[in-house]
Amino acid sequence: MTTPLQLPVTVLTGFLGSGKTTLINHLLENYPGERIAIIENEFGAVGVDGGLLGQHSGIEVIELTNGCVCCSVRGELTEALKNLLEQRDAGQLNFDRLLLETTGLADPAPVIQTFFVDDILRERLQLDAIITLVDSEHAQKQLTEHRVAVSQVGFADRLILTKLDRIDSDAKTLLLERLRNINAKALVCEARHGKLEKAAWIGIQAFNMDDSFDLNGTFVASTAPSQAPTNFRPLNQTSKPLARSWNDDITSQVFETGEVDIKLIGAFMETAIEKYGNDMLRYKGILAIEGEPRRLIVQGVHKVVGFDYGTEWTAEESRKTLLVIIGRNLPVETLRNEFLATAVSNAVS
Ligand SMILES: Nc1nc2c(ncn2[C@@H]2O[C@H](COP(=O)(O)OP(=O)(O)OP(=O)(O)O)[C@@H](O)[C@H]2O)c(=O)[nH]1
Repeated sequence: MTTPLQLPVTVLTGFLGSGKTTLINHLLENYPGERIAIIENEFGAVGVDGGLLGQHSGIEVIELTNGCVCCSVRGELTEALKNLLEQRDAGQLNFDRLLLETTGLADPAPVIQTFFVDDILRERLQLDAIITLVDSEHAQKQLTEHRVAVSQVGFADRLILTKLDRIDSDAKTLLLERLRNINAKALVCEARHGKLEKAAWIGIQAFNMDDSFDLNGTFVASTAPSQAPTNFRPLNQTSKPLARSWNDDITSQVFETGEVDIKLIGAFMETAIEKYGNDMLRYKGILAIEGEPRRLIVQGVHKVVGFDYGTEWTAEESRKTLLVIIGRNLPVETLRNEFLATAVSNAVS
């Protein structure tokens, strides 16, 4: 949970030209009440139209221009974040959330780690979500040619498809299939020239320990259904089989069983994270622990992991354990067998 002292941070990523700036501009135009600090990392370019920003008194824009935020300016990012917090504490700046737009060439991993590694930042900031924009027109090519584009999709809590006006429905179906193969956990929504409700990507609390797993095996929006934007949908399987012509090194694995033993599942998670954490981009599980009325929720990024108890299982629910791991070249069958060995009841029907 975000404590009163913690500020939420949204990391916005997506390959070059995927529409990040367009989306931010739409946010600023349509939600003028937002008090938001934007950190831009644009290889020296001014990403957001200065004239437009000038009209929004609640906006602070900090530009990191000495290179890519994921490598050379990582220290600069930490400093910029601390500076912002100091200025806010001193009453010089007034904002209640942060938005970090990474350059289209950035791998999100080191950026995300910044928020967990530094003690002050960990205490004062709460990562809200990683939002990845996908340029529907060019994504297939970018995913094939640029490893970083696959990584950006793999880390995402939300995928926002842009430029859908540029492709037909068959191409969209194929793209959704490929995205699902990489990241079955992320919800997908669509932005038309940046138009998207704020609730679809701001304040979604993806790093909170909630139980936003659909027990039918798909992920659902963490927002309550009544508040959820209408264009949310999980990446469902398409009805007809599609010829896969890609070979992405990052894929999603879904492991499922019935009740598990607390010690065995704990040891399994610990070993898996220790051995393969560097290749586990994101993972999330809802665990049904034998003898425990509540769900145990686990989620993490690489070797940063959190466990917490969620809501109780109701009498009507079947106690299922579900774990999704998005990773790079993982020994899937070994992990699956080790996971299944933690079960005390048979796999769910
Ligand atoms: N056809 C179409 N064009 C779009 C859409 N969304 C954004 N664009 C255009 O795509 C181009 C790139 O958009 P930007 O918002 O600058 O993309 P970016 O991700 O900030 O780009 P970089 O900063 O270079 O990584 C611009 O010309 C936008 O007008 C869309 O939904 N449809």
